[in-house]
Amino acid sequence: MKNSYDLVIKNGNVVLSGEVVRLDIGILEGKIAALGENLSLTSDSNVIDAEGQYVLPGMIDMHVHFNEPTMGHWEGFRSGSAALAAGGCTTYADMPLNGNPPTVNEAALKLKAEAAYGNSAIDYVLWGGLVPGNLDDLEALAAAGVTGFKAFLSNPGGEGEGRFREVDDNTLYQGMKKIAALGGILALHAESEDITAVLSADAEREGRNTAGDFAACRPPEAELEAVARALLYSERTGCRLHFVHISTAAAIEMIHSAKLRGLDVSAETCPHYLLLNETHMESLGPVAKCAPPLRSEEEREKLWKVLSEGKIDLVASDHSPCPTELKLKEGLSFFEAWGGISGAQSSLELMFHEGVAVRGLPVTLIAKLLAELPAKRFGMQDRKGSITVGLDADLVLLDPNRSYRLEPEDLFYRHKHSPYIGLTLSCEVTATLCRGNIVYTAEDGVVSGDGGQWLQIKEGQLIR
Ligand SMILES: NC(=O)NC(NC(N)=O)C(=O)[O-]
Ligand SMILES: [Zn+2]
Ligand SMILES: [Zn+2]
Repeated sequence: MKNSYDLVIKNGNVVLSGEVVRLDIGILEGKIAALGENLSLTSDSNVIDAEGQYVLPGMIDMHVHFNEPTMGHWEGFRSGSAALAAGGCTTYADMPLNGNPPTVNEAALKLKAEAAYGNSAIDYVLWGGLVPGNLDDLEALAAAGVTGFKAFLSNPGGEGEGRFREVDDNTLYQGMKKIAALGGILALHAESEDITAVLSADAEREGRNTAGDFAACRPPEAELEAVARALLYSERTGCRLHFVHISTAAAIEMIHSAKLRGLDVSAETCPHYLLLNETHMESLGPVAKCAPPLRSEEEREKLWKVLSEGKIDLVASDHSPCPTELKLKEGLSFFEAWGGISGAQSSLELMFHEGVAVRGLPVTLIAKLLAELPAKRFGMQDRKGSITVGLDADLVLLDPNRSYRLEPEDLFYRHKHSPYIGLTLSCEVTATLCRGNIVYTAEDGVVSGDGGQWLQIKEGQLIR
């Protein structure tokens, strides 16, 4: 009997784990049903011809800030997930800030899930938060299916009484003991509050407020000290740890050594630390402001080196959007501007452009960092993260010869600023499929904006 597929992607250069093979992909009921040469078609199969294009596993972006509930005028699930889909992402993880309330208890998680429900183009997981005073909420958050817990060691910014707060050392230590007992994982923003706050107060008092001054208040040592402290707690508590947006090779090396010693830890970096440096912070202004800050050109090169050596676990966007006026208002100093880069839509194209086209790294490494390793680290590997028969048909077509210059009108963000505007990319995402559904094409834009599902995690594994 002839196999029947709902959809066949023909003639693509399929990025498998460790090799690229020219194959057809047969999709049935949202799953990858077959991989083979010249898959036979039936009259009811739809066909996409991927000749000359890469077919990659859809990106899994473990770090975005969509601001619902309440702060959807900064970015909501609709616009944010549309941007991700346009960039080749098929699953993302929403951070427990900067919505209001932050996702630090079960009631707030319910509000977050309600805001997302029916409004996401692609699948998603939700982070809970660890903050001073919510130790007793962690168990219920874990039971409700959060992917893990996020904490800040430095002040996350934002306004208002109920805002997300950084942890003190005791909350961190007790929280990690608890999360370890729950079988969970802690994601950590690792910058020393003591170092950054004192340097920032000095700068303010002395009237130093340029981009360079901002970077000087958040030196690599602030990251290294925070990483070292958290590794110690991980060793003592047994808590699994994921370091978000690491900006220096030295911190990556420290985390890598800890891994070799047997600690269950992982490191993420972001495209902006790989594509941009401190001179962009000065030339572009606050659209390129983030914490940790962009580093020197020398640091950027070192980060590529450790990435090519396989010492980085994953790359995520840390899309932290805001209304453009919070970046560019007349008279706003670099220190006062919102800290966070809008980049969700560009991660895959940036990583392919700079990593593969410019630096000649294997496309399989990019697929590992953007899809396979995040899926494995966060318990999604039985459904997501690689092009394997039986897994969800989460796929992205990328044309390596379709060059374009990124313009504000290309962006699906609610607020169309990004440090990458004006950049000429050597490739373009031409189609994104989530569970076999075409959610985006370069020709038609976002064609399905609401079919995404919340993937709940229990004890480190996907439950549905
Ligand atoms: N409140 C934030 O969204 N902060 C984010 N901002 C950055 N990275 O500049 C982050 O992840 O730390
Ligand atoms: Zn952070
Ligand atoms: Zn973030």
